[in-house]
Amino acid sequence: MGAFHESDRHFLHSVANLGYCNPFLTERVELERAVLGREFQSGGPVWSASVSDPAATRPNVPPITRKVEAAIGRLRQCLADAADVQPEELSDYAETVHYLLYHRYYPRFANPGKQPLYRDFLADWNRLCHVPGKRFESALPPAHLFACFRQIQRAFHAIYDRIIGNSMPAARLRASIWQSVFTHDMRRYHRTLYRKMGEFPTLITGPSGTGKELIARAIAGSRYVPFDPDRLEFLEPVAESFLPINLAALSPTLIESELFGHRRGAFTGAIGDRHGWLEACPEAGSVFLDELGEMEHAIQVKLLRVIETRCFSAVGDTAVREFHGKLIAATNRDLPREIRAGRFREDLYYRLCADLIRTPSLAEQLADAPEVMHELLLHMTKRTVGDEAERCLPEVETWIGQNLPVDYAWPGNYRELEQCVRNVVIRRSYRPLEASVTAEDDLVTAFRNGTLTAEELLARYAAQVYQLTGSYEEAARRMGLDRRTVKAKVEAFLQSGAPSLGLKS
Ligand SMILES: Nc1ncnc2c1ncn2[C@@H]1O[C@H](COP(=O)(O)OP(=O)(O)OP(=O)(O)O)[C@@H](O)[C@H]1O
Repeated sequence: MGAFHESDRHFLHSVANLGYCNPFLTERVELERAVLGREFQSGGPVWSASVSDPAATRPNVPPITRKVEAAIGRLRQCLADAADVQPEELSDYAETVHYLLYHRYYPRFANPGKQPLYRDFLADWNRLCHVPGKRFESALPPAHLFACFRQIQRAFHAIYDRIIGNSMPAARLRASIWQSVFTHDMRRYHRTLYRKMGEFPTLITGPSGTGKELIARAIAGSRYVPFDPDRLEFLEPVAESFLPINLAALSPTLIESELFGHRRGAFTGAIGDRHGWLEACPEAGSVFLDELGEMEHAIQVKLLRVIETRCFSAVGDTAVREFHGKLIAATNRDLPREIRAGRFREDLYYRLCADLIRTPSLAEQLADAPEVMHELLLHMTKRTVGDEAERCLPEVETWIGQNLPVDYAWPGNYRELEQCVRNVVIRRSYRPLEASVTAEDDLVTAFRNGTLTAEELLARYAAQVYQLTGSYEEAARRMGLDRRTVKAKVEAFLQSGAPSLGLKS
């Protein structure tokens, strides 16, 4: 028995699952097919943004929403009329209403702030979710549902709009970021885990220039922010909730001070009390530790304490303070190897790796789907020259096609690709790091002519040693400098449009 015919039951069950699936996994395609039947439009196996038409709708979403809109009144009536309703029928119906409400309000969620929108939402929720004589055991409160929907919308766009490419490595990356935010079970997340996820740190590893910071920002911008139905507003502004600290760019004292804060007089130069990021971070905020592999042992111990107890003390103070936000860390180092070498604490690694995201290299993505190069170049050209992008793109593509090997590996990944686009747009040339540091004629001529500044010479030499050793640590050891300085010089060399090396034409 039950309230629905078999076909309606199947329809509701598929829509409910569709609303709660990971949109970046291929299972979504099967669910869309199950809902739409013959109306289903096949596209690729994965959802990825079109750079040339970012506003393009995903083809099966409008027909599914229309189909649900058309059926919902009748299905509600079936429930109201039925003497015998199965619990799964009620929960599938409620989740189908959630699906409908999300898509009905989706265009308006983009603009939060004061929310008269919530009143409309609440009226719809009351009308659709209340069926005379029936109780929905697991129904989520409307203000919470509203906050969840806004979160889903933010998370979807933070991931979908920023991780470009229809390759499987890019799709797996999008899916894994989604899981990091919502876990693999979004129903459970909405019931309870949304309160707990801030307590789990996220570790992002992968080669340099593969988007680790981009992902950290996406996760930070996707945190759950409660909605207050009395004041009609969200409780925290999402925009201010990302607090980054680059551990390779600061000295240990500064890192501690940035992170934990300090009391006046705690060290030379501490002329006043200072709140650190951990204290300043709101509950829905995130502290991002970039280049985690560079962290000193003593600070690793303190960080472990923060993760285990959510407590810390400012430098020079004994008072215990609480950290309420989320920790996100990133490194391009092989942490298990660092542990074996005694440079990274094993206990800290195990605390961090429960939620691990690995970023694929650009070469991996291109090996799977070479056509992604066109989308990426358009994306980066747009970021470089805005409206001129369509006109500049052919120039960039032609230059790359004529000057770089077809199988060029892009060792600097997306950052190098972006650098290449900028160089070609500005100078109509780009020389990869390897070619630049081996351009001995240029160097010798510049050296003989005395046209190099000391900075340029040092940056050029740092790039040469880094190229030879493949490691900032080893380059730093050979040059008698610290790692941060070497990295800064190599980056300066790359950004200088490397090939000219100060030569005056
Ligand atoms: N999947 C991607 N799609 C499009 N652009 C990307 C992608 N990944 C990275 N980028 C772009 O590449 C540049 C470098 O990214 P990001 O700084 O996040 O890399 P990273 O892995 O943190 O680098 P590092 O390890 O050197 O700190 C940024 O401009 C970013 O927008």
